[in-house]
Amino acid sequence: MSRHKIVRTMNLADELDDYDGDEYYEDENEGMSPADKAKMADGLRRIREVIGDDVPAITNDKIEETLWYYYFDVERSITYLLNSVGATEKKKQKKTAAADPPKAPSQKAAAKAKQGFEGPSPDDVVIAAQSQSKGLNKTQKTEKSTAATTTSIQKGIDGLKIGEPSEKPTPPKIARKKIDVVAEYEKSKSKRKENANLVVIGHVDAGKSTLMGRLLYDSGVVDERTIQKYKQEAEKIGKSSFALAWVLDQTGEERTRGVTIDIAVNAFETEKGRFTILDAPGHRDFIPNMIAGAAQADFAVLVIDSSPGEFEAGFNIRGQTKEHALLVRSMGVQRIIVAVNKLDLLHWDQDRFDEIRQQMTQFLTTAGFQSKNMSFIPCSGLTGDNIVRKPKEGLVPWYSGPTLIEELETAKPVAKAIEKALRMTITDVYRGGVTNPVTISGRIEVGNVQVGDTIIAVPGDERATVKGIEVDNEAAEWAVAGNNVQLHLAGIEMDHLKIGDVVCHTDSPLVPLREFEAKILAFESLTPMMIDIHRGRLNASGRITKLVATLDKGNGTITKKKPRHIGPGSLAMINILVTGAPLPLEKGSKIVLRADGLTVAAGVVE
Ligand SMILES: Nc1nc2c(ncn2[C@@H]2O[C@H](COP(=O)(O)OP(=O)(O)OP(=O)(O)O)[C@@H](O)[C@H]2O)c(=O)[nH]1
Repeated sequence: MSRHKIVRTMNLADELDDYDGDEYYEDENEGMSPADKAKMADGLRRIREVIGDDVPAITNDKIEETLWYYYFDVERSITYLLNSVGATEKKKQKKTAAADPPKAPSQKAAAKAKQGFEGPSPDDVVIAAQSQSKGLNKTQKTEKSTAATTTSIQKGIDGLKIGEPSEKPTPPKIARKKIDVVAEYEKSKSKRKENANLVVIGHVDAGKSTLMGRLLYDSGVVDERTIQKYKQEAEKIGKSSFALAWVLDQTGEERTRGVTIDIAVNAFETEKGRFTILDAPGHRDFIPNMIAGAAQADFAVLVIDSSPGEFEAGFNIRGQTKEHALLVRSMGVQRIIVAVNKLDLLHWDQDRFDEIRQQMTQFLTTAGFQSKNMSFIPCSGLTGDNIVRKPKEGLVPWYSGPTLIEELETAKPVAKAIEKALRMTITDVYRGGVTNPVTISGRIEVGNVQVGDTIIAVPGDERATVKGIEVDNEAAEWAVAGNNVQLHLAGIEMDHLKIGDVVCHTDSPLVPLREFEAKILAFESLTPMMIDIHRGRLNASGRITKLVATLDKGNGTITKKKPRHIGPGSLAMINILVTGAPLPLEKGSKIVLRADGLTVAAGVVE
């Protein structure tokens, strides 16, 4: 879902100030492609027709710079040029800096207002460290002279010029000093709070969205007024109990149907950590979306409706409690926190809590979770007891353990391979305004990226230049595995980027596989059969061509070679042929296999 498109209208002067200094720019005289040259000449002619030749401040160079900046949009260029003349006049009087395109409100201020946090956010520390590699701080920026800014713009525009025509359009080059990202990251590490992604899973209507809405509300991310507004709106359509869930379920369809469809992403932080919530849909029609969430998660919160019959419904063969838990485990999630929810409906019945804990422990153990990585929290998302605040006094006399939020704080994110080849699955693609025509977002799974890098999004083969990076909505020079980022790209059209594509550096691209072996956990009986292979949100048709062996769940050794079938719950090695469009898969990619609307297996490419 694209609700987190907090898009920044970048300010060119600010952007280029960051790159100030000769050391960052080379190749000033790179040429444009013939097509761009033609657009430039046409734009120049049309602008001259409108504003004439007698405005000394508007030189041909200035017009060309502006056209380049606005991607040859004549109308916007004219508006900017005319405004800049007016502004220069005013600024001459004030003796301040020259006019630039209008500034967007500070991203930081917007983010703060949205989150309701006061004072520097913990992430500011790492972002400050990331920004330091630019060698400039904000105060320095504002003190820069007009001349410096103009030179900087000139250099920046030159730096963004397209090179000589080749078979594929060459993306713009941003020539700059390479940063040693691993070293910078190591330096900033001790000052930062780690971000952990948690996926919220569970049977439909278990109360996942309500519980997370409660978490965001009670931790101050969502304010009272917003909740009141949701309550009134929810009452209008006869769904008053869904008000808290609406903090996460934001599309019209989600609200009227009362179900989560896409993964909602929200962030909150405590004194000890920063968390990004991926609220996955419980409904089985939306399992592929849930898979995409699980693939990015550090740990899972499994929400269980404890009310009579409901826990059992979620736990049966068609229920999502089991399916989700198996899925997240086979996607590599090791830590699971079970929120035994809706206990308010049962007067906080300890026997029911114990019964659910006992059955779930047994099941989660067979699913491959170690007991030290499981925990059970009695709670009610609706009343808020034991989510952020302790239960009201005397309400749950038999429980003295942590609240849900305290338990989350003990769950550490998994260590990431930041020095390896870049891999980031795109979760969103959108236009970010004139200055950021194409922006993609996602979580860096492996490796690192910095401004100026050339990337491709596999299975596509179009190249693009990373023109700007935002980590958790703050501008940064670099980002590493584990960061949730937005990459502003130059030199690529939106339709060459798809949700689910894998972003790689051009020198270490992922080569899509046609046939491969995978180590999988079977949820249903498997034979050589037709399947759909899911990698995040991408999927392709395929076939299990060979059952290679069944494996011991404890130590992974072969228990039987060439079995005739693989039973539910077995760990196995199988051979798969992709018959549909190639999928961006490589060793270590997480996949899910589905057949006839059921998830039949999940695992990892070997
Ligand atoms: N009594 C009670 N009701 C709850 C609690 N949590 C959720 N509910 C209700 O259960 C219903 C479903 O809640 P949701 O939060 O939408 O459930 P969900 O798991 O997110 O649903 P999907 O996203 O469709 O899978 C709503 O009517 C909620 O008000 C709780 O702790 N106690």
